[in-house]
Amino acid sequence: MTHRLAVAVEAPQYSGLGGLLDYLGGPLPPGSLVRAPLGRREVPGVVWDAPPADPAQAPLPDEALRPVAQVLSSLPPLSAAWRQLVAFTSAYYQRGLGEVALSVLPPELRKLDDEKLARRIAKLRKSAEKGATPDAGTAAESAETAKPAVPDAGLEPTLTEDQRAAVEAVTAGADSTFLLHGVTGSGKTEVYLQAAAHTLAQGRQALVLVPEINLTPQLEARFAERFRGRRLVSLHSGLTPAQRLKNWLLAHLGLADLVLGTRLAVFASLPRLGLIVVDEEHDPSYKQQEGARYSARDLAVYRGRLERAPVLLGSATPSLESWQRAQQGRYKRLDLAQRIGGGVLPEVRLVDMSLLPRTHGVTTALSPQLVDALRERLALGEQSLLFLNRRGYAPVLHCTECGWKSGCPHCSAWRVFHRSDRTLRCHHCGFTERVPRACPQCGNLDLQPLGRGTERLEEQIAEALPGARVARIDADTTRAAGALQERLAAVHAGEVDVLVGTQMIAKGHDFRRITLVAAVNPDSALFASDFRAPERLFALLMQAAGRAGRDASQAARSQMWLQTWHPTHPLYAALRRHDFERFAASQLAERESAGLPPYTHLALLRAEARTVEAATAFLEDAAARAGEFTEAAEVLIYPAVPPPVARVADVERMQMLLEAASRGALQRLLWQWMPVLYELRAAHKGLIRWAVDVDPLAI
Ligand SMILES: Nc1ncnc2c1ncn2[C@@H]1O[C@H](COP(=O)(O)OP(=O)(O)OP(=O)(O)O)[C@@H](O)[C@H]1O
Ligand SMILES: [Zn+2]
Repeated sequence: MTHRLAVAVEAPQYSGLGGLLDYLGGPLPPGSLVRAPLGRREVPGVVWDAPPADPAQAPLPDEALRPVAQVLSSLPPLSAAWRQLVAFTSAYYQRGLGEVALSVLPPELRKLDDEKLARRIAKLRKSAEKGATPDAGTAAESAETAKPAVPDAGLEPTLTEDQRAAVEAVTAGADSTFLLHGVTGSGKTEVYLQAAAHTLAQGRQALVLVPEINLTPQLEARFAERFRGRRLVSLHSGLTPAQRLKNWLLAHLGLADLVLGTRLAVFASLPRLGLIVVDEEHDPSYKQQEGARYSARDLAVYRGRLERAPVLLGSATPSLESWQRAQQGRYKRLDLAQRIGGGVLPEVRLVDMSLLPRTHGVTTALSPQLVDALRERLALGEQSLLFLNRRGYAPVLHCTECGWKSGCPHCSAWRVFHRSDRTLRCHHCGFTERVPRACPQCGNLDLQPLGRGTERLEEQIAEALPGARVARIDADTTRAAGALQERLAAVHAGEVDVLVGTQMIAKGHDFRRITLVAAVNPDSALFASDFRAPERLFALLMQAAGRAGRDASQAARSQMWLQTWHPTHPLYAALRRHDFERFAASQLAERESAGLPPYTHLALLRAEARTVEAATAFLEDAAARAGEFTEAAEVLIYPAVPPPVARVADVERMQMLLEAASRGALQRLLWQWMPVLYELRAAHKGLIRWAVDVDPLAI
């Protein structure tokens, strides 16, 4: 009973890899789940590999150690590969080992005692034996009735030459990373399906990551249909805790063949992992924005190498990071240059908004040309999609008399006017009030909306096209459970003529009847300060364009409209030619000359405090202390600056950028810096929060 166990416990404070604490307990294999006393509390922990003895530090005598409180012995230990993935994440993203380990396990695990867990596991194994497809609380349910006797019975289309080459490359290359660059509608998903079929046929498990599971019920349905009789589970934050535990267990026990999930699923425990697919690999939602700020795409690549499983990154507009790696030969590039059925990509049309007559100073209106085009589609019985990345009625309400604007008292942002419930809502802190009757400043009764959001666009379309069936899809109309699926189904069924929405509708959906897509006001992102803004805008517009003409018979007539004040902008020129390669080349050249990723490596130190001064003081002290390390010579530390929205919910935010030509130098500096930051934090009482963000998405 006096074995020493190194346990990664969930400790809130920084512990690094040294976050392992010693306990006493029976001999337990690494990867076992336990509960251990920490101070006066009992916390969950994972038994870890014993670290090498530190000659500088005498080990604590056994008498000083406490025994673990509980062992969840019915759970098979988490594998060495899983532990290494967690250890890498902890080290690379500078978070505590135990914190990372416990945050990626289903929360429900910590509530169960061993007895209850044993019962759950026995039940899952038993129903698996009987061959029942477990109800995963997902589209997989539709596959439940199928008997497992005929595995993989979904109908497979004959692959195109390019698709076949891609599937062959992936199934032949044991532990390579592939970048599948396929234009929209070129059949990337079919490549995923057949690569996964190959993996399953070998008795291994496939992991498929998608950026937003709620937006991709179609993908889930396609997998469920193709793999009838196989066990498909999903893992994402929309599951109930019980479902998440169950699905996680099915994967961990090796009972699930396919795991489909969002970024957190990259940590799924998969004893027979044989393939990782990352769909829309460029999507920003693969980056976690709190806690350990990991990139699930980057971890997928790491994990693939670690477990000798091929990794398939797919996109019509790959991230410049992945694109550069493919050019360097570190990833193998696979191309699907044609749309299925040989359909062409939509013709891109630019409407020069500066040529429109200005009425009442209104600028972001719908151009008459676009309204005519919509009317035409309506007459033909075809669908159109209008896309505007702004929900609500108008981004600001203002007073025509004194110029008052609907600012948020708690944030450096405007409050958005929502007309349906007549509220002013802050999209940053949530602060909501009824629209005032009169201007709070001068009493004027004439308050006017400025600019437009999807709500107003919907209204305007309905006025311009009487009789048209208009549907809106954005975060506001899809809050209720099932609302999104319902609306999407209506679009697919042809019950909608014009679909209005935010980027939620621009991505991924395999719409078959849309022949016109319009970006109403894409310019706002053109001149955003973030260096990734053009890359993101290009990807979004390509994605949106890809929703049109997906049925080859209609492809030739399909169009993508852009209303812009900058019709000669090179980004739009590249978009007109659907020329990702040239766009990527010019962006990479710019990044190289500006010393930006992927040519340099970045980290951000963020600080939050009640006052700008307090946040800045912490960052400045931190910068001064970083100068103590030799690596500092290789790392450029910029002055502290506020992020675009500096104040949120009465908290001031400041950030400081670190830049290095060498990833290693940046990592070594961060490693030495972290303990100093913890120390400094204690000295800066005014500080509310701080965090390090490695490879930040936006700066
Ligand atoms: N080889 C094939 N033969 C016939 N139909 C196919 C083939 N491959 C794919 N399809 C069909 O073509 C359509 C487009 O394919 P898919 O959705 O896989 O494209 P994608 O590249 O993933 O699209 P996007 O990136 O735009 O979401 C789908 O309806 C799919 O069923
Ligand atoms: Zn606010």
